[in-house]
Amino acid sequence: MLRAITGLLRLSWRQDRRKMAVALALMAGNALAVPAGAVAIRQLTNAAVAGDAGPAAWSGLAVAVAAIAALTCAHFAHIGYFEVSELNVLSTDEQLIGISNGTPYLDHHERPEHADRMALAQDELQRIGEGLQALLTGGALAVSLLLTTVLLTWAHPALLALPLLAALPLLAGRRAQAAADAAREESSVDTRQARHLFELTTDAASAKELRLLGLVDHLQQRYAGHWRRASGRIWRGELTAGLWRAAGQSVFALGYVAALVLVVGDAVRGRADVGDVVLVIMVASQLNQQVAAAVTITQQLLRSGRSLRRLEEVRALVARPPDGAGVSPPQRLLEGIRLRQVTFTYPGAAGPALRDVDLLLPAGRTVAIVGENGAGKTTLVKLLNRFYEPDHGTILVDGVDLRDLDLTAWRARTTAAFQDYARPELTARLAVGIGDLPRATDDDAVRAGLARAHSGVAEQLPYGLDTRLGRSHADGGVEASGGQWQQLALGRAMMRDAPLLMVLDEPASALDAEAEHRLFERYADGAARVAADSGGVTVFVSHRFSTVRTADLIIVVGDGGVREVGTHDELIRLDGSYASLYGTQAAAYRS
Ligand SMILES: Nc1ncnc2c1ncn2[C@@H]1O[C@H](COP(=O)(O)OP(=O)(O)OP(=O)(O)O)[C@@H](O)[C@H]1O
Repeated sequence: MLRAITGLLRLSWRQDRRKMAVALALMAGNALAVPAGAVAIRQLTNAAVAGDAGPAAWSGLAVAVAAIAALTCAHFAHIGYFEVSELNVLSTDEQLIGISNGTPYLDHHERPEHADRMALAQDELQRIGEGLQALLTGGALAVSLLLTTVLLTWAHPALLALPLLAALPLLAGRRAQAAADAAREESSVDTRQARHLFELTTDAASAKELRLLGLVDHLQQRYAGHWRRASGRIWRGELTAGLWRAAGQSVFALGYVAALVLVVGDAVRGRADVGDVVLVIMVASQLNQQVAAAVTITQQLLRSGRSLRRLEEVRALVARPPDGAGVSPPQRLLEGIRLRQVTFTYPGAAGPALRDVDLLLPAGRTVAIVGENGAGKTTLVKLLNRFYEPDHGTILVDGVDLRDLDLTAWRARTTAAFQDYARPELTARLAVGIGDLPRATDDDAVRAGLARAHSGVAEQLPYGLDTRLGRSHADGGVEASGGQWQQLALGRAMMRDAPLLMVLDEPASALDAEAEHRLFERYADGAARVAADSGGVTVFVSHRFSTVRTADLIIVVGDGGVREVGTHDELIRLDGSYASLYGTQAAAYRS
């Protein structure tokens, strides 16, 4: 709790000190106004009972001032801290983006339990905005509670017990929150599955397949099943939480009744006046409301504190690369990229995805990687891009260990188009241009990138490079087709001049076979020119053998290892798995 308070205060203070100081002062005014109003009402009652018009009028005025202060201070404070709250959301969102992208690795996205934590952090950080309001209202409440305690003790010393009883609903509230949180954590797997099924069944990309395969009812049932299980667990957690809260409030309610009996008894025996009875009725009932508000506010504060902790959890699980030697990548590749005894296991996986891989990707060559689904092709290119580190073995770039290369400099000399390419909803110009950020708005560079990708997409789009892509634009953008998005991704990959490594991981899966073939033929010419300048290696993954056969070197991956390496002609002569896969596909085209 203390960490939540200090964390939030530090965060908010950093955003805007002046607004925070004003909000704190106004909330202090609000905190004083409430008990001051109760004292003024006591005076007013006694003056009215005694028939003293003058003091009664002054007390009445004091009551009015206190009531106005109680209402307006909180209102104006809200205007002050509202903007700070919004800035808090912005700042924590920015921190999460920074954390998520502050690692060169991918396992916080791909490892299910880490992905869960990321999703929880994303969800919960949305609520950080309520934290500051809870903190300031809670602070004002604490001051009010203290003054209320003083007033009650002054009316009758035994009434000191009443605020102490107020601690019980707070303790019960903590137990309640713990029960609700545990239920939410337990249901996170079902919630994740349900969310995925919801996206799948409402996503435009899957709509066609779902209809054709008649999957909608089946998926809906699965969705409902996961949702029922998740909400059942959450409901049971909320029920336990509700019982804890009710128990805490009931104990306090009994104390409240006892306090009234005590002070009314004193008044009957002449030991207290009417004003005291009115004062106790007022402040004790305020205490009741204050305790109820304190319970809610404590929960909000705990939630906000937990959101901040989530940020730290995510920060802790995002892996940092060990400090490398920071060697600059070579200007020009002479030998190429060599994998020596490389073994790699995905975090949490039962066995290695690649085992003892020995390979040379020669400088200036195009290398095709083929193999069945799940053979390890994408894993290989992820290792080349250093999205993961091998468990054993080394990857050498012209003899220098990839781990010793300056990662930013290495990334600046690589480029890639992946099968799950990004779809940035920008203008077509920027969607391509960000492949080389300094030239992102340079139309000549963008058109050259698209030309290298053999793409006429700019001519197909209604406003050419100015076309706004996707649906997130105010004036309604243009939804590009799957193939168009892929061509834009390819154009983006072709923006960088003289890369040392270009990875094309099934970059043409949405193109027809003819278009893919033309793309690679044309690309091969360009690659040869680039290779002459930089000695860059082009690695492409494809299931289309008409494309694969054009590569200078073909690597057949299977069972987590390299099965065959050679040119098309060599591998056909070898008559191994490549020849058999090639033969099957060629026969399918002939038939
Ligand atoms: N993030 C991951 N976590 C755990 N295992 C993974 C992960 N990604 C891939 N794998 C596993 O590693 C193996 C190799 O996967 P990879 O994606 O490299 O195959 P691929 O040859 O590219 O397949 P495809 O042709 O289907 O794209 C598979 O068994 C796959 O299930």
